[in-house]
Amino acid sequence: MSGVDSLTGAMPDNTTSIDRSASAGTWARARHWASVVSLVAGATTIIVGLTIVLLAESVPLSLQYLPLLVSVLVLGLPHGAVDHLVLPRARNEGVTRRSLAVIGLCYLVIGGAYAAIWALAPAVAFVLFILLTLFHWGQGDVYALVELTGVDYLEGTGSRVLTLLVRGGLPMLVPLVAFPEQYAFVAGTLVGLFDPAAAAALEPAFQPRVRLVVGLGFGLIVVATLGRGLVRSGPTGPWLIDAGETLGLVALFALVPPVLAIGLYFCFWHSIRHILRTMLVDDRAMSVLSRGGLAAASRRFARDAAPLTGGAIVVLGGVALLVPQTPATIPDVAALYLVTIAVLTLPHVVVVTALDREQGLWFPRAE
Ligand SMILES: CC1=C(/C=C/C(C)=C/C=C/C(C)=C/C=O)C(C)(C)CCC1
Ligand SMILES: [Fe+2]
Repeated sequence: MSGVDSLTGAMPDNTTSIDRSASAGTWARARHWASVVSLVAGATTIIVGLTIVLLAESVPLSLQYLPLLVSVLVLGLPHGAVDHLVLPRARNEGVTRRSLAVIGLCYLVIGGAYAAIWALAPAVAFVLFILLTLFHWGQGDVYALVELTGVDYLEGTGSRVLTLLVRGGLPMLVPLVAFPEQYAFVAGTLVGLFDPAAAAALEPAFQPRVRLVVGLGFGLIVVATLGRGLVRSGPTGPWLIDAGETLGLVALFALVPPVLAIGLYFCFWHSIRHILRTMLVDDRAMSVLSRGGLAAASRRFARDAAPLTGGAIVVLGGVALLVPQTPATIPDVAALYLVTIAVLTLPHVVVVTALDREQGLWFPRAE
């Protein structure tokens, strides 16, 4: 609704200092609720993933794909479908035709260019996708640690970059070390949609020596990053949450088959945290959240996200027409979906990075 309201100029004016100070308590309560929800959802993600592998001897591949496929409509695709609203809301500005056109153009040009790379050089596009996801999921967790968990040891850009590498590296690098065959299989399904022969170029990445180097190097970064936090702040609550989440994610991605682990993570970790973030920049969602109205805030989010979730599904149809191979199996359909996510994620990252900047997450903003 707010998009429509603000298009007509009926955005509530909350830019006065009086309103801001009046809403400080509201914001703190909303932030508290958001931190509880993200913590509970995160713990659930890890516990559910580990419990499944503990109880089931082996999980059929089609079931492993289930959370990923569910994410088309639930949490996953919708989490990015309010990109046209978050920046104006964070800036206390109205959503205007111009602001909508800027985001639309960003999606069209940047997403279109990346789609062309998929068509022309799919193996290169796949490597870019892994790096892009590492960056994006890492930046999402840096936000959560700073704003929701309230860590006090990520003071400068350097420590935040390290933490970004840790949190983004967990879902992208640990499965490469622990499940190389499945990683190669999924890579092959994505690249193979465009050119089945091109996947061979990725083979060196799955060699034991490369995985050993990645495992040792990344392990070192994880230990150094957590160690630095411990030295700076001691074993405080926020540090224990950071360490617990990090080790929990190591276990999730080292023990749970990656298609399942990433499907669970995408919905219940990354998307939920980002959705909470979008609620905190939305005055009305924030106000209901501050009173514990998670259901009402979620309904408002769902309404806001519905139109462009539909738009993203249209893009999925477009990608299906673009690929030379007709997907015939669940892994192939999922590959098509993942390529669509890739194309939509690059402009999404531009929006989220602008939001990071707006919220002073990386460099203090020049006034
Ligand atoms: C499924 C899967 C993989 C890749 C998933 C990726 C890259 C997902 C990206 C999702 C994004 C960017 C969502 C938006 O926030 C790997 C790592 C090849 C391992 C095998 C399983
Ligand atoms: Fe995202």
